[in-house]
Formats: sequence, structure tokens, C-alpha cells
Amino acid sequence: MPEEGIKYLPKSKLLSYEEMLRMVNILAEMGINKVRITGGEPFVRNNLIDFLEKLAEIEGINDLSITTNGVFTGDYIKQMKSIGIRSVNLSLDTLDKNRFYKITRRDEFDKVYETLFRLIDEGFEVKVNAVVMEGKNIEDLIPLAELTRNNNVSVRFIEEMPFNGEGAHYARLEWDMLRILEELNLHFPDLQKLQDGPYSTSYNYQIPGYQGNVGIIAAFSRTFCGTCNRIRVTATGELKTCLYDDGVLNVRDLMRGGVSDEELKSEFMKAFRNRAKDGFEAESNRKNIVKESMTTIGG
Ligand SMILES: Nc1nc2c(ncn2[C@@H]2O[C@H](COP(=O)(O)OP(=O)(O)OP(=O)(O)O)[C@@H](O)[C@H]2O)c(=O)[nH]1
Ligand SMILES: C[S@@+](CC[C@H](N)C(=O)[O-])C[C@H]1O[C@@H](n2cnc3c(N)ncnc32)[C@H](O)[C@@H]1O
Ligand code: SF4
Repeated sequence: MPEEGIKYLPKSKLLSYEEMLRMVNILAEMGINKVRITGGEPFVRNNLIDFLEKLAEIEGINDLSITTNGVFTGDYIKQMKSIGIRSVNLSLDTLDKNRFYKITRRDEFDKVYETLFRLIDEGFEVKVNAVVMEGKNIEDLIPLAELTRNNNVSVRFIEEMPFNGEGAHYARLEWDMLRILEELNLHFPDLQKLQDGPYSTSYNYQIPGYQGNVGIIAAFSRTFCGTCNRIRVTATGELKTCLYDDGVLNVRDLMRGGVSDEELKSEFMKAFRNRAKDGFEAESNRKNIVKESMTTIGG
């Protein structure tokens, strides 16, 4: 959350659950089989569980996952399980209570940390997302990796992207994937490269003898665009065919303008065909310089 907060939009500007369900139904018919809910923060929206239940019932959607900050998540663990959600990505940049407060401006570390272990105990596939930020959490890299010693968890270190709300645009990233890997190698010289899935966002490694694994997401270096098949839709209905583009069409406006399912499919298809070849091209095609915040994009 940016320090100055964000401007909350009237609910009428947000996609309703009905609109989201219609959209996912159409996309499922087009071949989409995995949906990840990121937010904002998924669990601040009323009746999220009812919505997830309906999403899970859509024919063709065989993987429904969530990325969450873990603050309210603990209240819904049983319900998520009964809906059939198998994987939860939990954002946790530090294991130090004071640094957690500095980074998030919220005193919620204990709650999030407890939720992490409850999710693991309940058998979810848990990935910890930690954005690596110079001056903020570098001392946490090794302790976070150590979480994988006795826990079946994947800890992923994410390169910081320029979406911090202030038009940040760095020519060089202090902590890119190679430096993160170097730091890990220094402490764990036997780090073993794992075979990554075909559409994996992370390069994954195992510390020998440890239960879990560590990963690096080159979100800024963008070295995995070649296998990227993700699309994103923001809360206001902007379709992004790349995290770095500034929206290629607005699904909400089309729906509210009375578009038919077939017309919507053809709009989607056009957008997919015109997709930039990678994140660099998408960024250079932007009409606006990067001023967005991850809070509104959703990650
Ligand atoms: N550049 C880029 N970064 C991504 C992409 N997907 C995820 N990331 C980065 O990784 C962060 C965490 O993503 P998650 O919400 O956990 O989703 P994910 O890693 O794609 O999901 P799974 O692989 O299904 O676990 C995002 O906030 C981004 O910083 C992508 O397609 N491109
Ligand atoms: C924006 S959050 C939205 C979902 C949910 N509210 C949460 O906190 O997990 C999704 C992911 O984006 C990551 N993220 C936030 N800012 C980022 C940045 N500047 N660069 C890369 N990833 C970032 C977070 O760590 C989180 O894992
Ligand atoms: S094409 Fe865009 S969204 Fe996909 S991996 Fe590259 S930067 Fe990320």
C-alpha cells in the first residue's frame, strides 16, 4: 500500500462478481484452465467465498489459486479447502516483526506468520512471495530460505518491479536474479537447480536435505516471457496481456455496453493475437509512464 494510501473507487466502477463469472465462463470456453485471484487483497471483498465456490464450478477451470497478504486469510482456511483450492501464495517480505511493520505499515506480522503454518499444516501447496528490496529486507533472504528446511513450502524471491505508485523507473535493479542467486549460493553452495514446470514464473532450486524449495522470479529482468501465457484483468475490468502493459481493452465497459458472449470472445482473441512479444515491448508500447501501483494491478 503506498504511504499516502490509495483512492478507493465507487463500487459501481468495479467488476461485479456476476461480471467476473461471466468473463471466466467465456474464457474457460476459449481454453483458459487456471484462475488466480490476487486483488487488491482478495479477502477484503465481501462474500469472497461464495464467489470462489461459483468460480470453482465453472467447467474447464481446474486450478483455482489465491495470492494473499495473509491478514484475514486465516478465517477462511477450512472453506478454501472445501471449495477445492489447493494452492495459496502468501506475501511475506520479512521474518522480522519490526521490518514487517516498516514495509507494510501494519502490525500484522504474528497473524500472517501463524497463517503461513496453518496453511502448510492443512496441506495447501504454499508459496511464500518475498520481494527483494535493497535497504528493506536483504537480511531476510537467508532466514526466509531457511523456512524450507523443515517445511514443505516454496519460498520465492521476487525482483522488485517498477510498480510502486510513483513512476519509479530504474535503469538498474540492485537485486536482480543473478545477485539473489549469488547470495543464496554463498550460504548454500550445494544449491541444486530443479526442473521447472513449462509455464513456471520462478527458477527453482533445492537446498540438499531441505523439505521445501526456493525460487527466483525475474519479474524485472523478464527472462521468462517466452513461455508466458498469462492474462490479467484488473478490478476495474482492464485486460492486460502483459503485466507491463497499461491495459488493452476494458471488459467492464464492453459488458455494460451490451456486448454478446461471441463478440466478447472475438475481442479477447484480437487482444491475444496483438499481444506484445515480451514485457519490454509491452512496456515501450505504454501510453502512460509506469505510475501504477501493484496495489491496483494485483501482481
Ligand atoms: N514480469 C512478470 N512477473 C510476474 C508474472 N507472474 C508473476 N510475476 C511476479 O511474481 C509475483 C507473484 O505472483 P503470484 O501472484 O504469486 O503468481 P505466480 O507466481 O504467477 O503463480 P504460480 O506460478 O501459479 O504460483 C507477481 O506479483 C509478480 O511480481 C509475469 O507473468 N510476469
Ligand atoms: C500486489 S499483491 C496482491 C495480492 C495480495 N494483496 C498480496 O499482498 O499478496 C501480489 C504480489 O505482488 C507482489 N508485489 C508487490 N509489489 C511488487 C513489486 N514492486 N515488484 C514485484 N512484486 C511486487 C507482492 O509481493 C505479492 O506477492
Ligand atoms: S510477457 Fe509480460 S506478463 Fe508475461 S512474463 Fe513477460 S513481462 Fe511477465
